[in-house]
Amino acid sequence: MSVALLWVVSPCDVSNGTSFMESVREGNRFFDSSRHRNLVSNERINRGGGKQTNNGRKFSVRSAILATPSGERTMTSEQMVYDVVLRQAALVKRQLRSTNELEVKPDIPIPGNLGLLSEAYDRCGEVCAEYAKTFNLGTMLMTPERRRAIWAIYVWCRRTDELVDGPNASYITPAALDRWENRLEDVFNGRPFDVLDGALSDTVSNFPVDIQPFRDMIEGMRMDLRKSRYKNFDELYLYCYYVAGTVGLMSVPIMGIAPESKATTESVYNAALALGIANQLTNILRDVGEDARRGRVYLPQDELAQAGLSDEDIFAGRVTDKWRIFMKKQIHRARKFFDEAEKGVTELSSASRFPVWASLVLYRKILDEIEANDYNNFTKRAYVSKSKKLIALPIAYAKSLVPPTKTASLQR
Ligand SMILES: CC(C)=CCC/C(C)=C/CC/C(C)=C/CC/C(C)=C/COP(=O)(O)OP(=O)(O)O
Repeated sequence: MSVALLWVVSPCDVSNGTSFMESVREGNRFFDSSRHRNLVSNERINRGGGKQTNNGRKFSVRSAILATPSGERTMTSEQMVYDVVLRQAALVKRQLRSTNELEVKPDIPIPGNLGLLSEAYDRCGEVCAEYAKTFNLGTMLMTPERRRAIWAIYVWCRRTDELVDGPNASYITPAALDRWENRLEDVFNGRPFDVLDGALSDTVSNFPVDIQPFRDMIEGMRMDLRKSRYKNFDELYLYCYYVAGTVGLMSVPIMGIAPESKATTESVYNAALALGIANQLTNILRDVGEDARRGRVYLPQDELAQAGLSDEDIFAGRVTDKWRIFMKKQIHRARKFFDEAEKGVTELSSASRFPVWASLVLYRKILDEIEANDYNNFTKRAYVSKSKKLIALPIAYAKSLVPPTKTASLQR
């Protein structure tokens, strides 16, 4: 399964290679579009330098929602993740409500020049245009600043995903992910490593974006390296948060909440988180067969057992009544998360609503297609046809015209 976003990015060197500043001197080599696809050298990442860690492991920065030092977990994954949501919301509350005039943090010194920065954003835009077509089309309605920022974030997510899901994924190690995380810290500290990082550095200096969801996404990649089974939904939920819920949390500060919205900031973040979870659950249900062929089962083991199913049934790919019943329950759960997400889209700033509605409506339809395939997600890939997409887009546009709630009804 692709863990988050299937964007393919231009080459980047995550090791001690060329820095942003050096790339400036070298005349933009990162923008060579002929080297567009799959050129992230994970091998170099594995061998590269990066900041030194204790025996290759870094203890200083870890997910804020992992276990306590004693290793005990007293909360469910959902409670822990919601804690992140609350902290995010508290952090940015004031800035988000400022209407068109986004409060901009003081400029941090980014190496390079403005022309290069603009090229960096253009490059991010090209990647989005190529690999996230519908969403990218929707972002055209956003202000140029917001659009560029969304591009920069999605390109970072794509590059992160590429580390464990790309052609060189078999070379990736936890130490390489540690180096990628060090590099992330540098991006947030205004020390970008290459031009694409430069775009993200600029974005996080202009919008109230917190680093935690980015760190958590890397944590999701670590989880994917060490785990191929999920005991229960609680474990699966945490994984979905790491690899997709985080994208929702990263996006809200850019998309902005409508100034006239009476919804609480937390509730909008909660909806964004729910959309990431819903998308990931849908992705998982669509890709059951594909994942099984890679020896992976992203389904709650206890629920499989309750349904009288085991990994063997999945590897055999038999569509039985037991499987249909199990799938109905999983689809129902994914739809609940979409329902939760829908409550929040209307609260986003007006120009941000369409791309979100469009992607939500289209992704949600994959669940209908799994049903239409009689739950055969082993050998049939559920997809939404072009004609169905064309019908869905005006619906998404109409939904995006609905104004935010005028009452404080959207509370968790
Ligand atoms: C709802 C509110 C208030 C805000 C919206 C906040 C956003 C943008 C949430 C979306 C989060 C998101 C895009 C998560 C990624 C989820 C995911 C599983 C993407 C799948 O990406 P690919 O792997 O490229 O999919 P395909 O395999 O279908 O191409």
